[in-house]
Amino acid sequence: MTIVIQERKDAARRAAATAKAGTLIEALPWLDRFHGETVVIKYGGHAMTAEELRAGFAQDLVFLKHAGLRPVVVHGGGPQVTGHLDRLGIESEFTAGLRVTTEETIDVVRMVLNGKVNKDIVGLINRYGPYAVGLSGEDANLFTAERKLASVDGQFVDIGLVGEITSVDASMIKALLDDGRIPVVSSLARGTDGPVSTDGTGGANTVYNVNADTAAAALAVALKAHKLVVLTDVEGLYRDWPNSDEVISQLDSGDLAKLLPSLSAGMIPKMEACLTAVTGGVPQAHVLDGRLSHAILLEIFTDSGIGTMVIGDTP
Ligand SMILES: Nc1ncnc2c1ncn2[C@@H]1O[C@H](COP(=O)(O)OP(=O)(O)O)[C@@H](O)[C@H]1O
Ligand SMILES: CC(=O)N[C@@H](CCC(=O)OP(=O)(O)O)C(=O)O
Repeated sequence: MTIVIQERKDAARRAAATAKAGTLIEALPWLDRFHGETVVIKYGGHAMTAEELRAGFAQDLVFLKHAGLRPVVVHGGGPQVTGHLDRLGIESEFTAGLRVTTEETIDVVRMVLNGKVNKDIVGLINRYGPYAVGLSGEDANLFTAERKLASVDGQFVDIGLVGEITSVDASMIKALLDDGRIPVVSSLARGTDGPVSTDGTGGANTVYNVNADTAAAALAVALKAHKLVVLTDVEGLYRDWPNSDEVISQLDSGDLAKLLPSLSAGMIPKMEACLTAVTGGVPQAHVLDGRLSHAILLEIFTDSGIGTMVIGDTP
């Protein structure tokens, strides 16, 4: 037999150990509450930068899976697409927070999101267990879209191959979840329009670039998820951005609908996504700071939560 001897713990170390147990106990009602529930997590390009945070994100997802939740990732990668376009000497242009997408741009968007960002996230999660399966929103007709026009000062503006999701076939995602996998989905969609070859043997439909916040909301509604969690690079929705850093911690869909016209840039699709989710039956939508280590666990398993939470209309 081997006898293992440990030094006697001092009071501070005993207190730290008790605090750790306290954190686990605080999670207990939430573990019970969310067991079996689907959570759709939007992982934004700006939240993907620091390696340590990326590892924390992957650990959080595997933790959720082991805790009995059904996590699904929908990822962006806008900054990564912009970086690649820059290297190719192609300028990026955004209208109302959406990338103006030409025939040339869509190829780069597909290459970067499906080929690089998706596989990087899959690899990251699978360091902690063989769970992540990467998909394009084009696969198995997950997202079908039509051309979206951007609204600028009450006018509709053509922004190219940007898609508005018209239907979601989530059967493959459900099958993967039932099999204990973590689906990782890019925000591309197949159109029902586009060229079909004259001999009837082939021809692909148009592929659309969909904002990843929008795609995540559509999937959360289709899966009847319990939560949509949007990870980004700010603490939440600032009341008076960029003049103040006062974060709105909770608002209902009515308040949000009134606020939407005053929002700018990247926050527009994010808050529209939260509104789509809660009006579509998802009980809670959150915008969280992906720069905060283990932000997902802190939101789901602690009493106070973090970031901005949007709920359905309150009387
Ligand atoms: N009211 C607001 N509150 C917080 N951020 C805002 C607000 N309005 C605009 N923003 C901007 O939106 C950005 C987040 O959107 P985006 O850059 O598209 O992020 P992501 O890549 O995570 O999708 C923030 O970094 C901030 O610059
Ligand atoms: C139409 C549109 O704007 N599509 C986005 C898709 C990626 C995305 O949404 O990435 P983030 O979540 O990191 O911003 C784009 O091309 O940048």
